[in-house]
Amino acid sequence: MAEPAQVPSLVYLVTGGCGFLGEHIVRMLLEREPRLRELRVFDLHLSPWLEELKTGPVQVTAIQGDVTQAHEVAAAVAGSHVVIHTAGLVDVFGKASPQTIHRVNVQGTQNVIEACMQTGTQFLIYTSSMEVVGPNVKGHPFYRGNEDTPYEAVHRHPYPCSKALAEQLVLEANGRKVNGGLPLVTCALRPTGIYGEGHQVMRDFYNQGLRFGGRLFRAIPASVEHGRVYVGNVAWMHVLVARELEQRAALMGGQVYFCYDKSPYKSYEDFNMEFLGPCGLRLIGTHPLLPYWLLVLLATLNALLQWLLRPLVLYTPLLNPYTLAVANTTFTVSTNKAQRHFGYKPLFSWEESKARTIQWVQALEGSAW
Ligand SMILES: NC(=O)c1ccc[n+]([C@@H]2O[C@H](COP(=O)([O-])OP(=O)(O)OC[C@H]3O[C@@H](n4cnc5c(N)ncnc54)[C@H](O)[C@@H]3O)[C@@H](O)[C@H]2O)c1
Ligand SMILES: CC(C)[C@@H](O)CC[C@@H](C)[C@H]1CC[C@H]2[C@@H]3[C@H](O)C=C4C[C@@H](O)CC[C@]4(C)[C@H]3CC[C@]12C
Repeated sequence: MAEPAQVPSLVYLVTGGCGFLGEHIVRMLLEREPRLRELRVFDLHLSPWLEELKTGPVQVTAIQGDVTQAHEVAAAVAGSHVVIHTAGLVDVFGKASPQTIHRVNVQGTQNVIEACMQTGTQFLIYTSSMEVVGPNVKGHPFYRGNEDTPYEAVHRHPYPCSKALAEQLVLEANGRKVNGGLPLVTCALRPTGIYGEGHQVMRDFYNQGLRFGGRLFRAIPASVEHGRVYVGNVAWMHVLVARELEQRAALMGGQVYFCYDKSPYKSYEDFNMEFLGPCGLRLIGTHPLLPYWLLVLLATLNALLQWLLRPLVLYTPLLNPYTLAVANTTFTVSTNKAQRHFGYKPLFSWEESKARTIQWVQALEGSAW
């Protein structure tokens, strides 16, 4: 990658750039990467807001494409200095088949790696996930762990399996020669549960609460801690890694980094109420209203219904055996590896992250505000 030049000279590619996280990465790059000459936004579904970004000094190139199509990926990668690969199927609700999840998340990632090798792009940042680690199928808690904490990562669900395989492909590709003979430098970022403006699951919870007269019903004990991270800080970490990866290739190449900030450790439901409460919703119950065995039964019935209805309609409720197990297992990280390796500090405080998310919920259609 060219030396930091006075004149903007770099070309970045963001796959999945129209998604929840991708949009924040795209906007953060335009705001905070002065070396950018061109920003390519590659996505299966291009968003209308891209048009408003084309009026700035950086050339924003919207590319409608599919990461499962190697030739489309290669065309988008060719000539780029950095690829941020965040495209993926984030599906734990049974919307896509296991085969499709694998094709997009694993084969799609392989296509990105091969495109970098073929076209000579040296720097690849992959958006991985906490789920590469856990929670595992045995429900073992991961309490304030870090990148080196021993943990038995055992997965059966297609989504975490696909993220683990894709991350492994990316890390193993580090150091391979790209076209032109220089080494490929890769690293993987592992966000925990991301929240913030544009988070679809948060929107689903809000709408569910509105349907029940402003009430949500506690299903998970408050003692089950979940690590969450604000989308703006995840985007910032991607921008920083992309900036530092060349200078610190020996240290950062082939590494994984959890994405973290000062968001408090709370149960998934209590954490959501930090935003939904100020927007008029109430979480009913200081303890789960139903016994766990009944929740397991309901989740299993949901899975059975999904299977039975699939020929007719896609039934994808929030509660299924996998989401219940994940929600009910403590998973929190406590690390400073990103700060030690490339000087990361959260760009947004907890207070700012909370205020921005509340403002977004309040602006949602049908908001109680
Ligand atoms: N949301 C979270 O809590 C979270 C946490 C950890 C990691 N992640 C990871 O972050 C990344 C982005 O997640 P998100 O929450 O923004 O999801 P998202 O669904 O909002 O964004 C994914 C984007 O990828 C695009 N995409 C999907 N299939 C594609 C294909 N075949 N070709 C090209 N583009 C395709 C989608 O159109 C979408 O714009 C994913 O890799 C996900 O695994 C998300
Ligand atoms: C219906 C109740 C049991 C309710 O509490 C279920 C919540 C459930 C939908 C979420 C609980 C934990 C979430 C996951 C977690 O935040 C991390 C994830 C990793 C990321 O890569 C993708 C999203 C997710 C799997 C996230 C999905 C929603 C939950 C399962």
